[in-house]
Amino acid sequence: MLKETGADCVFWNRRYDKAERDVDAGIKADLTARGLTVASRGGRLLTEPWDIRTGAGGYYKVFTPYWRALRAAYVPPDPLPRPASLSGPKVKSDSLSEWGLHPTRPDWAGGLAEAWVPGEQGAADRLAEFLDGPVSQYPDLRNRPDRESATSRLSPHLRFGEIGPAQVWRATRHGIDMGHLDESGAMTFLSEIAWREFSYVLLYHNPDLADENYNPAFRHMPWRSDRDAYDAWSEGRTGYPIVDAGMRQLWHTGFMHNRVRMIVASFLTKHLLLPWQMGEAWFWDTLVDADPASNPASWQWTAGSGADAAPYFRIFNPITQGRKFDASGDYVRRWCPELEDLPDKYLHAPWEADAATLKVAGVALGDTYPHPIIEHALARLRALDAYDTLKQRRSAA
Ligand SMILES: Cc1cc2nc3c(=O)[nH]c(=O)nc-3n(C[C@H](O)[C@H](O)[C@H](O)COP(=O)(O)OP(=O)(O)OC[C@H]3O[C@@H](n4cnc5c(N)ncnc54)[C@H](O)[C@@H]3O)c2cc1C
Repeated sequence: MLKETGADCVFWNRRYDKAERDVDAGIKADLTARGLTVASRGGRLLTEPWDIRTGAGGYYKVFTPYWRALRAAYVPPDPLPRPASLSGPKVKSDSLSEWGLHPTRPDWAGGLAEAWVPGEQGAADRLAEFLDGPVSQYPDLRNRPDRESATSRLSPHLRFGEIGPAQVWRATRHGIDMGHLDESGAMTFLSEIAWREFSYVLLYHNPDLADENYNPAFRHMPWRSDRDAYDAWSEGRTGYPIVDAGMRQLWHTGFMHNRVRMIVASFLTKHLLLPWQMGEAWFWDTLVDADPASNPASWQWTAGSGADAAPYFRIFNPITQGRKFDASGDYVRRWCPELEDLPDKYLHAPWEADAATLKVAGVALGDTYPHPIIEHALARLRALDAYDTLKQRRSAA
C-alpha cells in the first residue's frame, strides 16, 4: 500500500484493547523506522481513558463519581468544516463482493441483514430517529425488551466507529440546550454513553479484563463445568422463556436488549454456576456490538466480580423479571413462538399451567418446549452456597 500510494504520513484512531494496542504499536514502530510520519489520535471515546482522574490521581473504580467528573469536564469539540473535496490515492482494489464475505451455506446472516443498516448513514438516521421522540421516554421504557425503539440501538454503530460518542453527545446536548429534549431523559441516555466510557477506563487499566476477575477474590468461586447446561443456555433451551427469548434474539439478530443481557448473564453465572468468561466469549462471537471493553466489564458487573458490580447474592429471578419487564409477553412470543398461545399468566413459567391449558395452547413440555433446566429456588440456594464457599476460601487463603 505504501509503495502503491507513495504515502509519507499515516494517521489512525487509537484502540484500547491490549491485543489491538500491541498491533498498532508494532505498526507505528515499523512505519517510523521507514521514515514515515505517524500519529494516532482519540476518536472512539469522549475522553482518553487516562484523562479523568480521581483527586488522588488514580482512575475511577465507581461509576457515579466517574459520571459526575465526566459531566463536569467534558465539552464536545466543535466539528471541523466538511472538506470541499477529498482526493484519495489511485490504488488498485478488489471489489468487496469478490471476497465472498457473505455466508451462503447456510446463510445465517439473514436476520442480521433485516435488523441493521450498517454504515454512517444508518447510524445518523438511528440517532435522529431516537432523539426525535423515544429519548423523552427513555428513563421509563429503556428496560422494556418488547419496546424495540425505546433505546437507541446505536451500539454496533458506536462499536465500528460509524458514529462517534462526541457526535451523540453534541446532538443530544444541542437538543437539550434548544429546549427540544427533556433534560432528564436525555441525560439518562448520556449516562449510558458514559458507561461505555467507564468500561474503557476499566479495560485500559486492566488489560486482562476479558479473562481475569477484576475482584481477585472470585478466583475462589467454585464454578461448575457442565457442557450440556452451557449448550442449553447458548441455544435458548433452558426452559425459562425470557432467557430463551434473549438467546434466540441474539442468535438471530446479533443483538439482545440490555435488560435481557443482564438476565441471561445472571442465569449463566448464578443459576448454572458457570464461569462468566464462557458467557463473555459467546457474546463476543455473536453480538454485532461485541466490544472489547463493554462486554467483559458488563459480564463481570453481572457476575459480581467486576468494578462497582452488582453483588453476587443479588440473583435475578427469571420469572419475575419476565413478568415485570415483558408483562404483555410480546417479547417472549416473538422469539419463542411455540409458547405463543399460552395465556399471559403462564407465559414466563409454562410449567405452572395445568395440563388442559397447555394442551389448548399446543405446548407439550419436554417436547415442544423444554422443562426448566433447573428449579429457580434450588439454583438460588446453590449459588448462595457457592458464594459462601468463596468467602470461606478467601478468609482461609
Ligand atoms: C452481559 C452484558 C454484555 C454486554 N456486552 C456489550 C457489548 O459487547 N457491547 C456493547 O456495546 N454493550 C454491551 N452491553 C451493554 C448494553 O447491553 C448495550 O450497550 C445496549 O444494550 C445497546 O443497546 P442500545 O444501543 O439500544 O443502548 P442505549 O440504551 O440506547 O444506550 C446508548 C449507548 O450507550 C452505551 N451503553 C448502554 N448501556 C451500556 C452498558 N451497560 N455498558 C456499556 N455501554 C453501554 C452503548 O454504546 C449504547 O449504544 C452489555 C451488557 C451486558 C449486561
